[in-house]
Amino acid sequence: MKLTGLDLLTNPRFNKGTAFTLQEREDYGLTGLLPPVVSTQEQQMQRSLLNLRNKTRHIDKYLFLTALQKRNERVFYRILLENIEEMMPLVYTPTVGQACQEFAINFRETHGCYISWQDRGNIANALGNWPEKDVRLIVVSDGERILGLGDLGSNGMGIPIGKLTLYCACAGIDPAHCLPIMVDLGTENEALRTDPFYLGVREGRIRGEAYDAFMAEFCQAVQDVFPQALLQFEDFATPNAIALLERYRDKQLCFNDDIQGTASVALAGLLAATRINGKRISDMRFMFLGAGSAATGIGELLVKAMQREGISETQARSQLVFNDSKGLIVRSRDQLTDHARPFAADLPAMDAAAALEAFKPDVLIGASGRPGIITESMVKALCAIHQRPAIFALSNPTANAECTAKQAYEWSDGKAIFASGSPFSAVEYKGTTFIPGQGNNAYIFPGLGLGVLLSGATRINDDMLISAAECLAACVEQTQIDAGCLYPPLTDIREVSAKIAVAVAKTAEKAGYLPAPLALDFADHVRAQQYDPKY
Ligand SMILES: O=C([O-])CC(=O)C(=O)O
Ligand SMILES: [Mg+2]
Repeated sequence: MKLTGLDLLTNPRFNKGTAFTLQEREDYGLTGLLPPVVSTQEQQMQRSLLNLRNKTRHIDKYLFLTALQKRNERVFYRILLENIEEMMPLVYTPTVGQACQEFAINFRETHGCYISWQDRGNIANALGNWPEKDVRLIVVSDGERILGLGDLGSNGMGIPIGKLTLYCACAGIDPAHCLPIMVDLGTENEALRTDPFYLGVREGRIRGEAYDAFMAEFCQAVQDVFPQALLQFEDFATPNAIALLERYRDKQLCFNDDIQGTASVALAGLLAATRINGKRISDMRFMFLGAGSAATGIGELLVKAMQREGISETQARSQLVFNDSKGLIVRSRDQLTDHARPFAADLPAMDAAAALEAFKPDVLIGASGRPGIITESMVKALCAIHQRPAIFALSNPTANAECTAKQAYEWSDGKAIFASGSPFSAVEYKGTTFIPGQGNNAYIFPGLGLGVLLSGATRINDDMLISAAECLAACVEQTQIDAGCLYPPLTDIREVSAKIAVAVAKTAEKAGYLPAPLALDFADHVRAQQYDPKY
């Protein structure tokens, strides 16, 4: 179908706006519909950037960019690609957190699929209404644990949209292949249920067997309607996140980004940290604040990575401890969740501060969603034990980080190796500039997805996540490490993602997940396939 006239001008994928040449205007029935001057794409970008930078509130910048994405996709992505450090915090964390909180009030055009309880029995039909037929990548959320912000119901749709935007910008996946989905099975957020503008189901969440049956129909519908698609679970609350991953990881092409993507990016940061503290992963002890699916997901991948270095699983597990709101998770606890049980410490019950003194970790990892729980006295205690302790404050958005970059550097007198989930600016301390690395899964999932899509891998396993982490860690230049930064600069993200894609595909091949051997020039193929938003 050849689009013409207003249909073309209102189609964000093909619209070039004032950049349509006079010949194109004639060919596509656009004559008279545009001002006479023909712009270049560069001029269009400059115009948009000027407008964007005139706005002061981040949420207004987010809304401007979202509108641009819906008007002219190629200008949008070129702006992202060529200004990635400025744009990432606007289209993703931290601004995407506020965008979700205000999703309903700011709702303009629909994007993606909304599948709710009333669609049960009919989910495949609903998915079939999506206009793109060649969907390869789906990000789905049920909105119950949006970043560290809790249950945002269907307002959480900002997350699947934002994650897919990053796939396109960071890895170069074609936007035509991407589908964001909100499965709306209610919300426990009372404020939302009584908010007159809320657009989701105003009931308590469906739970138990009904939930499982609904998700089973959903996953089957994805396979039926989009048989080639990789399904990414995002921001589900811990019990459902773990159960869905366990149920589907061996049955269909899927992964959970909060569990597996976060684990891989944390492992990458820890591998990079070994270049500073001179240890091996299996030499280190790790204490977690938080015991949700992200925390134990990191724990499980770390155990695998430690075993690869030659220690036993039992030994590896004994080098990890977890804390939740009740303190250290110990074996004598009455109620242990299934995912935390394998990590329960053989120690008496105590609070996190005491656990830190008793366990003497090299690394403190915050994955709790609770801002400020890494305290000055904890950081000082860590520094009394180790020369260069690592502190990862992974909760998102920035305001939910367990401590700030500045606190970590100041409290540790510049000794802490720090990384955070959401971005922090560089910190000047006693004449040294520290660059905090952003240990965000955005470094992993785009490249992982690209590798899976282009290789035709049928499953995602832990070895692929470890390969992605090793590859990411190897991308960090020594100059970055010297500035205390454990991740490569975002400006390299496309090339980093291409490298991760190749590493992941090779590991998938070893696992027997590929339909055919990788071509010798697969690495070139990856780069040639990366989406280019230039006209
Ligand atoms: O979105 C992010 O920045 C990382 C993430 O998956 C989460 O916090 O749930
Ligand atoms: Mg997430």
